[in-house]
Amino acid sequence: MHRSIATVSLSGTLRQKLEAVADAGFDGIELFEADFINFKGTAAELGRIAGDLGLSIDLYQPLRDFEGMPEAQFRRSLERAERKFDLMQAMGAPTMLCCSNTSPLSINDPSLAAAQLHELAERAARRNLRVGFEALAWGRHTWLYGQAWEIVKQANHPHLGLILDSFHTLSLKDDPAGIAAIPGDKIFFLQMADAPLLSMDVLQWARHHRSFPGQGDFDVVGFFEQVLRAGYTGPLSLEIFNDIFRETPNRRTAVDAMRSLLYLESETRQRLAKPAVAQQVTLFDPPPVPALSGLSFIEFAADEASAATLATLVKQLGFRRIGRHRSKAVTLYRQGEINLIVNAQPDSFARERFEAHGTSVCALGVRCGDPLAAVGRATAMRSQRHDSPVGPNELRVPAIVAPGGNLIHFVPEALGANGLYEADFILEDQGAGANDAGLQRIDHVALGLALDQLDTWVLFTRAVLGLEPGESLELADPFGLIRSRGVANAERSLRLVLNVSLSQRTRTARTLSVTGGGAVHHIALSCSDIFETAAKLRANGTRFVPISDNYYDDLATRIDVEPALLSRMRDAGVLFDRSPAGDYLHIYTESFEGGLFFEVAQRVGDYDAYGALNAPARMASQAQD
Ligand SMILES: O=C(O)c1ccc(O)c(O)c1
Ligand SMILES: [Mg+2]
Repeated sequence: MHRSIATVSLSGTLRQKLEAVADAGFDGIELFEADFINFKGTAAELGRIAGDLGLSIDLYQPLRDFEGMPEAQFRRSLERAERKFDLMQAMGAPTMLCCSNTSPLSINDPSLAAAQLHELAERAARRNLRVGFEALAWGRHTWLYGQAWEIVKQANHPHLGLILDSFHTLSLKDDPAGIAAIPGDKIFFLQMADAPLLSMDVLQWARHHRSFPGQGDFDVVGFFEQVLRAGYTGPLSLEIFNDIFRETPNRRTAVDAMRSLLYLESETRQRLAKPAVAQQVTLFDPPPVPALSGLSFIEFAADEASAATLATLVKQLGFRRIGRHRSKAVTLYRQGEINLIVNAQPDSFARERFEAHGTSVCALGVRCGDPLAAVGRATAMRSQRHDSPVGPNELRVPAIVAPGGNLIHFVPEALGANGLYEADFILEDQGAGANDAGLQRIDHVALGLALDQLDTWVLFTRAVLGLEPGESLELADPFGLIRSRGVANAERSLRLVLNVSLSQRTRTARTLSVTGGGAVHHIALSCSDIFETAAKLRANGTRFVPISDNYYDDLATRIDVEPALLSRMRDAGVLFDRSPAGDYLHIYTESFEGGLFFEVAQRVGDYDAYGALNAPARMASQAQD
């Protein structure tokens, strides 16, 4: 497909935007008029700059408040359109977007709208240009694609067609199924946008909260499917009005944008394969999402001093040192199936991360049936592969760079529990240590993200790792709000929690300002009896965040917990959540350097969330310390 993006979707000057989207592999742009009006240069110069970058200018937009106007306004608008046609010819843009009228002067008469659009198309035809008519969700008399299509049909001019924008259709919950019946060659342009489900004024929603396909809640795949069923073969473009993207570095936005189109194409391709549709366009076909089965290891970046602090901490958490690396200052700790690696090797990737972010998680190891296929999927979806230097007799497990710069290693399932570690480490006694507290697996890893990293992570985890996002929740810290969203694979063996602070003053925000964002904020480890495990951890010297008595009084009023269980939880400081599927019991350790802390969790039944509603109890307690 010819992949395009509206200039309004990115930050920067027009030239910077063009360079970023060209480098991300786009074929063309939609030129948003304001970007041109403020551009220092002529239309012809802009056309040359775009051409030199390998970009076509696919659309000039928008012409507003045009159709269905009283004669005097209509004549003036035609003149305005002629001046814009001059520009389009000079820059080489073939199509103009005319969006449905929002003016109180406009007349509710589809025949008048059709006649005036016919005249506009006739003017465009004289210059061999085309006009596309788009229904804005807040248009005064035309707000549905079906209404716009009736007008285009009635106007009946070869240089007038329809422009579709998924936002307008999906935000109004209009059914896109009717699109398939529109002749594909009468659809002149396709704009795709996703968005989170919000209940707010549709214009505000459209102008501030759109996101790339795969970042929001709309069925963008179902929409694109209908457009392809219509036989559309034109550009696939992104038109994203988003306040955060307006300030996010545009190189990152451009890569996210490209990833979102590749994801949209590949998902839609699969949808079309079911009742097979003769494909008139080539849709991106990456390797399938990898089958992932949980986290094998978490690697910390440290120096000598913080490696010693970490050693004490993880021993208190019941871990035993079971190996030293064959050639590097790297130590392996284990408990149950959990491997923690502390990497204090100078001149290494880990040391670079330590220098930049302090003691922090620098890599995750994900178990995977076919690591090379997983890396193939990731690079197809525009993630970078990372190859670290390997010493003699060491294994190289393929890795990719996650947003923010940490690594994700794909650990071959076939290596079993010890294969990877036997190759790289001199293993010592592997039995459970005397301080073993019954921690079994890595339940989830929670990341603290800067506000502009959340959408990037949602798309990365979906498109690259095949994870599904859960509910988006807002949680109160004493100093501001946190937005939290879990992402997990279908089997729920791999879970991440994405947290962003909506305020500058929360604990998460302060951690971010130390670590630069995108850092692991806590690590949740699972056990089968939280009371036994917590008692053991306390005996080992682990300190937990204390929970107010008021929490338990309230809990008893909210949930019908057995009194004996309630009093055990109160005594142990264990938090509780119940869903119809099961229960979640959890407790948080005090944090150490850089703000990182651990959570101990016990899932009962098929509980599928993260106890997020208890996070305010933790955050308030941490604040009162
Ligand atoms: O918000 C707007 O004005 C606007 C303009 C052009 C579009 O294509 C659109 O979807 C919205
Ligand atoms: Mg649009």
